[in-house]
Amino acid sequence: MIGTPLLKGATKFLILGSGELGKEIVIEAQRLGIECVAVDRYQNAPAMQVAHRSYVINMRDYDALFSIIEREEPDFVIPEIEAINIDALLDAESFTEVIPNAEAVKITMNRELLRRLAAEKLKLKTAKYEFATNLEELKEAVEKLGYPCVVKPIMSSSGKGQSIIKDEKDIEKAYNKAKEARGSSEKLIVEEFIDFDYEITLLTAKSEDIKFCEPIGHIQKDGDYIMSWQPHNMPDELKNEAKNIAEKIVSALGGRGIFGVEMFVKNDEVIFSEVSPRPHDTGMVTMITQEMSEFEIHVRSILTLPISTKLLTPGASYAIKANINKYAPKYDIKDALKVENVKIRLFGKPNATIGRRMGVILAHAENVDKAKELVKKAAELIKIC
Ligand SMILES: Nc1ncnc2c1ncn2[C@@H]1O[C@H](COP(=O)(O)OP(=O)(O)OP(=O)(O)O)[C@@H](O)[C@H]1O
Ligand SMILES: NCC(=O)N[C@@H]1O[C@H](COP(=O)([O-])[O-])[C@@H](O)[C@H]1O
Ligand SMILES: [Mg+2]
Repeated sequence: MIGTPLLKGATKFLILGSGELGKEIVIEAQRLGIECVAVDRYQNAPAMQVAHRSYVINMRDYDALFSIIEREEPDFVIPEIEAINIDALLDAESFTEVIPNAEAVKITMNRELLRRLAAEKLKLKTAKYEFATNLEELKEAVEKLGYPCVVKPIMSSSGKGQSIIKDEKDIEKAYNKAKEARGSSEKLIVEEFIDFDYEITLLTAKSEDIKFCEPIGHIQKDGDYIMSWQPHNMPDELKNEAKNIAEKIVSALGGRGIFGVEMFVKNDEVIFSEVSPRPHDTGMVTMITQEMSEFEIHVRSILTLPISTKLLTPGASYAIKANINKYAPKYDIKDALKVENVKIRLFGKPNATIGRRMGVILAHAENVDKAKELVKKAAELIKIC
């Protein structure tokens, strides 16, 4: 049963993190008459612009976060980013439901806890890894793993604070970069560099049962997504192996919602990388390819409503990144929209900084190669000033 927003008995979502992914979650929830409250660290974040109400707080602060959850008494608390005070979520579970559940959020926001679960408990194949809390330990970890290797803060996203160490002189630079990242870097993970053939996100919907979307292929630069496409064609055995891995990790995490299970494929091996207990940036392509986007699937899974993971057409997505630092930027998208089958979403972030994701280009086509061509062509025609 769904109530009426803003009135007694409303069904209420509290979304923690109000970026582009949260914005689409809110839009889908609004379509079903859900009352939406958006939270983030800055004013007029994308999801706040489409929610009923919003709060600007430091979400890593227990008191600030817990008092908002207490005050709002939402039916569902929906984390949208990693950097959230986990104790507030654990405590809030006594009177509300956290999606997928506070323990799963805790594990997936922390690369060490996730490795303990995925590699050590579930025995999933992952890149070899070590942890370090200071420069000395980082040097030792790199020595054990060899070159090249990848360093990441224990908690971060979109590649923030991540670097590849190719030789000894990169170590200190990588250490400083990781330490400066948003999120949490009191500990670092060092991973063996996997020279993969390709990488995929397998969107996995967990509600009353588990359903898989078609694999999404993607290209990342400096740990951040540039382009994705769906379906990513791969041999049936590897696809089944990817589904097995996704089913194992998602079942171990529990709860409901969509999960983005990231995997590398090298030769005939599927290697687990990480999992987001929420829609995934590379999954924005589903806004044009699937009968239900990953956001609609997330909302419906939360509400235990029927879902479909059906692919309607091949498609691609391409991130629109700012090439200037500018408050209240303007976008010229007219020429880009002349490219056939192209749609554009601008997130409306108030502040552009170089490299920040400000929008996304989507295109459908008869095959993924054509769709990739279309989004790349449109990307060249967008001007931000
Ligand atoms: N061990 C590795 N070997 C090779 N490439 C890697 C490795 N780890 C990460 N990468 C590359 O960096 C990208 C981002 O890594 P990862 O997903 O761990 O970072 P993240 O900050 O959590 O990103 P996001 O929040 O976007 O998922 C991967 O998709 C992959 O392209
Ligand atoms: N890979 C995770 C990811 O894409 N997360 C998305 O980016 C936003 C932060 O953007 P910002 O850094 O530009 O504020 C988050 O709120 C989320 O929507
Ligand atoms: Mg990732």
